[in-house]
Amino acid sequence: MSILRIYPQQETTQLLFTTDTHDHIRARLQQVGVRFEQWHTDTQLTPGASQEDVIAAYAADIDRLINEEGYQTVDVVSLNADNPKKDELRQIFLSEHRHSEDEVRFFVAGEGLFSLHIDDKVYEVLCQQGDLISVPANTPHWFDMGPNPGFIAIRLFNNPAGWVANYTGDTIAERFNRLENGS
Ligand SMILES: CSCCC(=O)/C(O)=C/O
Ligand SMILES: [Fe+2]
Ligand code: NI
Repeated sequence: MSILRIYPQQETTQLLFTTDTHDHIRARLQQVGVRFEQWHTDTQLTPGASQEDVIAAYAADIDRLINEEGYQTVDVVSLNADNPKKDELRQIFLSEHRHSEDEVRFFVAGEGLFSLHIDDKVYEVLCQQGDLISVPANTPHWFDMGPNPGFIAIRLFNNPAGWVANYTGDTIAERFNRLENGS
């Protein structure tokens, strides 16, 4: 179940707002320029499906977003708990950073916790299978896949070089929630 929690940027003792209703999450995130949608497919993807098959299964929504926003490249990232580099990969996303382009991620399977530092608040968005989130360029944010990651995500980029993070150096992420998915 997707969840939105909003806190003051200082701490998590005061929960300003929370909802687990897609429509309410979408409406609240839209107020701060973040796109949140649910995508569907009639294709039955098999475990281990190729990147091409995964992208083809969601071609209609991918093409719609490319037409609307002009993204140049699409890829698929898949991470699971038996990845020997899972701790190293987790850390890459766990510090507050920005991208010079939108961060557009669709969860084909599994889940991930995005934390968006917008104005004087932090928006924690637990995205799950079927959720699309698009964070505007230069929005400070971090992402937690948890100690036992399990997700397949389609990523859309403007920059053909793909993923580039500009870390802010702020330790704010240490004050907020993590994705608790195991030991
Ligand atoms: C869900 S894809 C991995 C997360 C990512 O690409 C990113 O930039 C998180 O901030
Ligand atoms: Fe990011
Ligand atoms: Ni949900």
